[in-house]
Amino acid sequence: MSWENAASISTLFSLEDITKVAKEPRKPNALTPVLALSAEARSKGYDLVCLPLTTEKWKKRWTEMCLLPSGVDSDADMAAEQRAEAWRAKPGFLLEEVTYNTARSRVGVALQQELAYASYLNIPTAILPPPRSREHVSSYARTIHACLKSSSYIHLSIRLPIYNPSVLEGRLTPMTSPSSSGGLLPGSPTPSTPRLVVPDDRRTETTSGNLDATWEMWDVIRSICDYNTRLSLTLDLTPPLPIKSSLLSKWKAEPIRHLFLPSSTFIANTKGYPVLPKGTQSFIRESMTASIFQAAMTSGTVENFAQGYQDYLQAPLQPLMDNLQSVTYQTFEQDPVKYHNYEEAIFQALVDWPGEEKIIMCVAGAGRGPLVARSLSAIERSGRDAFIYVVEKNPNAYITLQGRKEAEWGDKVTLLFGDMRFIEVPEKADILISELLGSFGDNELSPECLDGAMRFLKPDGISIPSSYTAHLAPLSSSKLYNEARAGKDDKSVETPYVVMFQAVNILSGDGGGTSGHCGPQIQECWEFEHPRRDAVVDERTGLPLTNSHNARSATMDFFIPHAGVLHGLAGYFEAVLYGNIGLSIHPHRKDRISKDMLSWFPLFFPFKDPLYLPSNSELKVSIWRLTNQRQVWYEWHAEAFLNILGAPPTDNDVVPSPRSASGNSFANGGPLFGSPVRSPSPFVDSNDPFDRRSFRNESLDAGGGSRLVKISQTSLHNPGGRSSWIGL
Ligand SMILES: C[S@@+](CC[C@H](N)C(=O)[O-])C[C@H]1O[C@@H](n2cnc3c(N)ncnc32)[C@H](O)[C@@H]1O
Repeated sequence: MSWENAASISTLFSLEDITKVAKEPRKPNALTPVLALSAEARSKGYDLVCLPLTTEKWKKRWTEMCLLPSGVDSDADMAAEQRAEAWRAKPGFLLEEVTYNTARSRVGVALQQELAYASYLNIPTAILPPPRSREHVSSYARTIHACLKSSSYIHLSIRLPIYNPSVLEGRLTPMTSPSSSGGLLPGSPTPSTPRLVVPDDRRTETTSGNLDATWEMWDVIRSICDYNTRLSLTLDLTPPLPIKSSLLSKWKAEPIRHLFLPSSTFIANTKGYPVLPKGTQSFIRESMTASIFQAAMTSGTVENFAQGYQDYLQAPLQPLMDNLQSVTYQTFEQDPVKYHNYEEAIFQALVDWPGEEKIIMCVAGAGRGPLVARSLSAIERSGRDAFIYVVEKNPNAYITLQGRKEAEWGDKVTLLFGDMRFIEVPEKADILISELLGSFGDNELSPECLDGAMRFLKPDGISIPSSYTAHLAPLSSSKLYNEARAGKDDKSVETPYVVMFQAVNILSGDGGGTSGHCGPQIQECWEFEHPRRDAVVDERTGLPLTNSHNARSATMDFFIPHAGVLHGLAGYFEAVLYGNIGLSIHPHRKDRISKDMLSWFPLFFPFKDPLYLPSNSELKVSIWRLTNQRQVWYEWHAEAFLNILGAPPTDNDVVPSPRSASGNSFANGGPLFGSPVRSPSPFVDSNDPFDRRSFRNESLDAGGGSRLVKISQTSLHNPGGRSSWIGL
């Protein structure tokens, strides 16, 4: 949910309120009724006012002109039609038809006329009532789209109830609009008796489709309006809300600009004061991401550090190809957790190193030297005799390193300027320390750089980190979707971005899904281990002959419990530094492994086009890490499946890949079973017969005579690295 600024409180005036003030005796030159009400609201502390734009007189004229002919009096019908034609030719209001006086295609004309007048008055946002029913949504959306096209500034916000409350009574009612004073949707329980029984998501599975109904309407409207950035939601919280339900979390990914809280939403507490029902309170708290606000105010938290970066797309660093700026190093160095964990890992490795001889260490890619300082501190704490070689290829950072050697480190270290893939180091190291990790683990080319550094690590030496894994989950976020395509060409929607997620909803759930084959909510793609033993190296240079051993691919099946729109994939990493000391940005594990670590935000792999996923569907995500001699890049793709009860098998049905729930990764030559199954790739799979098993055409009995049927797919993103790659 995107709250650009702190929330503002607005009050709503009905036509009756305005009429009442209009009838009161006024002095000449006194404020108009609307201005008088607005001044009064401001004096009471409201930031904004909401009010209807037109009066009953306009409604009456419009009804007479535009509603279907009476069929009784043909002369009157003809006259009305003539008046309507005249109005359509020159649409406009009469003075007494608007409050603010300083059906068919006709609906569109009327709305456009109202919006033109609102724009003229410089009204920033028009809040529009919901469509009358599900049947009318596409016509409604088409009209909204036309209005957005014909105006250039005004924002439109669609008022929709968070769900259609009639589902709780076992019947569906049309989505008629609440009265201007904030009446309930027909069929909804009164808010003063919030007896919503939505105990947990499992029990609501059968009704979740119905609970999704208003979100589905929103999805049609914003899709027809092509995700226009001037279109937002006013979420009507009149229906009472469950205390906690992931059914409502889908709204988190939507552009909610306003919450609609009519006075009828409030109930009396035991002392007789009006309060909101508990579920509504917690929804508002969560939707305003109160915890984020709170964390943002607390120094040392990721949220505090990341202020202003929420949902902002950043191109990932290319520390191998580019030389980082001092200010970028400075930002890394503010992270106490990363360096603390590194020091602990180095300390443990020193303590565990056998024998009494001097331990040779190497910090490869030292930047401005924080890991050198931490290594020296770990050496001192461990009481071991050790010496450090320091390698860095950034000539500017190397100046800082020289300064630190002179001022702080003296002859405890030797500095070596150059690229770790080619540089000669005088002695082989027992312990190699590096930090070349990206948000997806391997996306800043740590595997390739460390391949080169293996030349100067003893065969029984330790690498810190010893391994790292990449993880993915499907996500929904209209904000990120719009940000990614703002670039206007294919490149921007085929580029992975570093993003501090905020208005994002992870679509997958835990559990095997309807087929029983799905993995957990966030799944592991692959792993890199160091020192690696599988690369074939050139005897003369000690370097791998090709980079093909660093190609990877994975296919993962995700269960999608609630309907949603897929906009991209969330990427995370986890690294084992040494023993049980690690670094993690995996949402479920980061707090246990490296709480409050600031250095990495997740990676976002966008999809060009949104993919609608129904409730209880399954999503097969394929991702590849591919490489040639100069570049590394990712390609990604997704397919959606639905469990169809009793449907006959067809040739096109695809079997979901068998996989382990633990999501172990594979390395070339690694275990095949209990690993993500590789997808076909021109580079990786050509000689691997195992892969074909997951792509044979056959139907899968998902139990009870039901089978998975493919319903849609995305295109293959970034084929051949045409839009984004990392330079070697
Ligand atoms: C992410 S920074 C980490 C810097 C520092 N170790 C820290 O933790 O603050 C990675 C550093 O490795 C350096 N680097 C990347 N690839 C390298 C290579 N092939 N050879 C030498 N240095 C490299 C970069 O210039 C950069 O200074």
